[in-house]
Amino acid sequence: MEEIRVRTILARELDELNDEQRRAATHKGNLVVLAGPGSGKTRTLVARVGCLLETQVAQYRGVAAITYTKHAAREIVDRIRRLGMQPGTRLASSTLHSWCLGHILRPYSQLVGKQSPDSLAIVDDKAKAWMRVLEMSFERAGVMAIPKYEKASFTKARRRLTVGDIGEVRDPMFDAALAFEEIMEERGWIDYDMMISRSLAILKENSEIRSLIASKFPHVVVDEYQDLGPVLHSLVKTLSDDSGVEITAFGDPDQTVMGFTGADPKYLIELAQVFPAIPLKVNYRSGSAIIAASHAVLGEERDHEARPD
Ligand SMILES: Nc1ncnc2c1ncn2[C@@H]1O[C@H](COP(=O)(O)OP(=O)(O)OP(=O)(O)O)[C@@H](O)[C@H]1O
Repeated sequence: MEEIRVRTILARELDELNDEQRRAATHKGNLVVLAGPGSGKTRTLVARVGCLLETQVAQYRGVAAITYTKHAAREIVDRIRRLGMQPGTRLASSTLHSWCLGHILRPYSQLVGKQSPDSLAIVDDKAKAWMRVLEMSFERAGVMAIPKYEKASFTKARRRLTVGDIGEVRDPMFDAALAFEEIMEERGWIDYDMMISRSLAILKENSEIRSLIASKFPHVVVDEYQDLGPVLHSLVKTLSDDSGVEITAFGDPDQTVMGFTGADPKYLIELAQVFPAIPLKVNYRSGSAIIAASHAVLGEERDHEARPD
């Protein structure tokens, strides 16, 4: 393997990784890391972010690490510090909403003639006001269903509409989604899904903004890719195909927990077909009996290996 020069603590960490983890951490360019539970995914992701910052991304440019939860975002920063690194603003570790808000919507909304999110009210989908808008949009679109029971199917349809995945028969939920956005706009409100869909629209429509984002963050690392759904996938493809941003996606196609809102392992699998993919096979949490049982549940063999006892 080509020798890479990194600071001592990171070099020691790389030495302790197994061969696949080390290959994933030091790989140059786009990459998919297929990592099951207990495979040292977070450890490998942090080592990769460290190597990117030290060896692949230029000094005044950064890495965006997009995670599923705020807790995971903080964990990455903590672990990077434990590797002796102080990346400051060169590492933007955050959830997808917060990355979109901080790096796309706040700096660029006004530039494209949209209201800045600071002047809009953020309405959480758990708020009564949000549910009221959903009820009004069902009425406006003539959807014959009880809104509070249809939140997941509404969200799924809304995300499909955002990426233009509308299929052959027009789903009435798409009309509800359009009505929903209209009402939110009339009231000067924004919710979390709108933060991402608006960011995607800004990136798709503005090559200069795309280039600016690409020069700040020439590498984007996404954790739990299988759970982040079609809009994230479209955002990643826009940055990668149209602006040359390099992508690392970590995920496990067997682990989608958010399918009811549009998450689908097919996006990760699609990426693994176009980018080099490295599976992390060793499971450090389970012995061979548990691995055999999980294969039985999945109904097919995977190449997971038990930890060396
Ligand atoms: N190369 C390795 N050698 C020994 N132990 C390891 C190695 N890689 C990871 N581990 C151990 O495996 C456990 C899981 O690691 P980590 O938290 O990074 O993984 P994870 O795959 O993100 O976990 P999960 O998804 O199950 O929460 C930790 O206890 C970690 O120390």
